[in-house]
Amino acid sequence: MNVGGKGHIMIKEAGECVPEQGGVGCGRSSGGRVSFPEAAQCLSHPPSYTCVRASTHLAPLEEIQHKLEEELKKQQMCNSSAEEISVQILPHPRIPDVLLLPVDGPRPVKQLSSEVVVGAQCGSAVLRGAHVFAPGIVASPKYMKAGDVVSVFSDLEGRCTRGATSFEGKRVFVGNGVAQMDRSRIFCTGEPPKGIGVQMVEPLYQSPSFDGVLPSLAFLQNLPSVVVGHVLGPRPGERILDMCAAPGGKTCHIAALMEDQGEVVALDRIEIRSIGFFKTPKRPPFPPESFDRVLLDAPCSGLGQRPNMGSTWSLKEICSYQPLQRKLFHAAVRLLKKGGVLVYSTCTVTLAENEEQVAWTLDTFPCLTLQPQEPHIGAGGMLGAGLSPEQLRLLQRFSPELSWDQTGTDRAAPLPCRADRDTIGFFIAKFLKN
Ligand SMILES: C[S@@+](CC[C@H](N)C(=O)[O-])C[C@H]1O[C@@H](n2cnc3c(N)ncnc32)[C@H](O)[C@@H]1O
Repeated sequence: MNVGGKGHIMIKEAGECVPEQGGVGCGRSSGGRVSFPEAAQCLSHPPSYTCVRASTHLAPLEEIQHKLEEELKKQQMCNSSAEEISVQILPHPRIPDVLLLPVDGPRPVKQLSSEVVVGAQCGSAVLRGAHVFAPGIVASPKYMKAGDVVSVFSDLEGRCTRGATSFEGKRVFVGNGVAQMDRSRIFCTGEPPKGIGVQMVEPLYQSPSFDGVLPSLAFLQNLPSVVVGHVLGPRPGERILDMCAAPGGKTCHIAALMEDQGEVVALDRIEIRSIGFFKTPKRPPFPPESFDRVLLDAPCSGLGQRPNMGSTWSLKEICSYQPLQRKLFHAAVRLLKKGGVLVYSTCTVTLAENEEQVAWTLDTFPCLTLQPQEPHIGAGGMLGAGLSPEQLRLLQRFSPELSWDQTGTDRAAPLPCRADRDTIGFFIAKFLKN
């Protein structure tokens, strides 16, 4: 899919990518051609592993790996009658603070007659290992009681009426679970419900739940998002601006990489709840050239998110991001010191929000030049925005659809080999201000 900059979406064969640089050498295909249905199918599945960022500034990776194994074994022992419990956790071969855990699925799970319907966002979280939190539930059986075993469905188009007792619209089965509260507590108290509504016991995709597991040592984060922190390369003592920071995953990573020395100014349009301790008394406007590094993890159409089982967004909404991103670029460049680094990233797949933005930026701000990225584990940029092959090679695009294997054979490849290609769709560009 190629969303062009002139306000139109073209659904066509995905663009060709410049071959990857410095991958792990596991035979990644690049420059392949993928049809739109194939790309959509790939994005509708979750990645085949869970990525955890470890707080290696607080403890060595091996120690965190070991603690995580112990915690997850305890969790499994509570949920399973099996005698042999094994938890596989592998360090990423090139990224020093990343642990990878395989996801088992899709598994053959039998659907039940009692059905709970959840919103699409909640359904996607369940496919990535979460339980169903009560606010995500939109429909449940009329007489559902805590302890009932139910099948959970994701309402793909957001059409189910809240409080309904059944739903026949477009929906996808995500697994079976046990209701943790009566229907009346979810819909009839007048207060928004809190806590786990359905504990998943037979999810379609089995991966450990990280709810409350090693909260200061292990963070769920998509692999390309961890790469962003390293590409930005913050150093202790520097002053960093994270312009679009909520909910705060990358801000926390930046602070960890700085060993909590220096200053991270985290801003967002909305409140940043998870990182209150980085709140700074200093508020915008900031004087020009006041930051050593700026991260612009931009608001975007988010079409690279996985699993993404269908977007209800209009073309107008998707096209609204390019102008907003450009406004944010103006502010970023103004606030960056000379000699400073600007990293731009999105979790979308469109040319308009990625390579076209880079071409526009290089034209608009002659003081910026593209820089090599470290680590560079994705592919290069996509053709079509007028960038040269050298420029495309400096970009980093994660395109899971290019190596999507319908048959699932690829899931049998060793995890560290497939981890770099079985990611969400993502894009990173790094600039230096001269
Ligand atoms: C991709 S998300 C950021 C994710 C975040 N960096 C992280 O890693 O947790 C984009 C963010 O941009 C914010 N946003 C949207 N418009 C904005 C604006 N005009 N100024 C600042 N932030 C904005 C959204 O609220 C959203 O939190």
